[in-house]
Amino acid sequence: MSNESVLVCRGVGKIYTEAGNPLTVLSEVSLNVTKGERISIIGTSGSGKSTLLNTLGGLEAPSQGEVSVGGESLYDVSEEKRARIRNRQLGFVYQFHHLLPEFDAIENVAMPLLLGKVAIKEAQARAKEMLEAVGLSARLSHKPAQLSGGERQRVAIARALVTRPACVLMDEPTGNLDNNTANDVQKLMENLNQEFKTSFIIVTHDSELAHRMDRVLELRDGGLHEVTR
Ligand SMILES: Nc1ncnc2c1ncn2[C@@H]1O[C@H](COP(=O)(O)OP(=O)(O)OP(=O)(O)O)[C@@H](O)[C@H]1O
Repeated sequence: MSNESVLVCRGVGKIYTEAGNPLTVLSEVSLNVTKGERISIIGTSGSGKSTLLNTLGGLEAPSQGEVSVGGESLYDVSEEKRARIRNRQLGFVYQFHHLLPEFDAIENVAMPLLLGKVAIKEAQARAKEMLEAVGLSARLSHKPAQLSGGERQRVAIARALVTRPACVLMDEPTGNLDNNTANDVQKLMENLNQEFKTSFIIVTHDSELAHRMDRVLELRDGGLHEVTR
């Protein structure tokens, strides 16, 4: 594994205000994700895992500290620049898939490529290939409302991976999937990891999935702690 950093966060803190009182969710979190590294983040409900993932992914500015992706700061830049960095370098799989209801599976998966200025024919071909890889070749023209929960999740996974991002951020990626499909998704992740050196940061309550990663980090009392195995 190379030591090239893909995503780095330093001294990240997040304080929410709740009913006028400060609530510290993250304090001084630092993390260095190298190329091809697979990391899982575990922790009890409410420990701040989603907050951390959103902060790492450019969706939620930290109260303090900095996050950089591919050597570029995520929060010291304009919103436009941040969107470009996210599109080029990151892939996202969140619990609520945010698929566009009026578009079919191929169109949803092709969307990040089109936003990245890939020509439509090539975008559609790559979207189809990725949907086949997640076992959805028979659902290419279905809209989100015509898909099951697990199928929608796989469309979201295909959409996150289609740009071959340097780092994929996943919140409970296999939460709604049966064992076979969860295994397929894990295999796909492993293939991408090996073929393209894609890094993964996965938030999960699934201890088996968590322990398949290179590093397991527990979020506790606002800080990340390495889990020794
Ligand atoms: N926008 C917000 N304003 C105020 N408090 C918030 C906000 N978002 C999250 N919180 C609080 O921050 C804490 C961490 O929430 P977060 O969703 O990051 O936890 P989590 O570890 O992902 O939980 P779960 O495993 O249940 O999904 C919780 O106590 C939550 O109530």
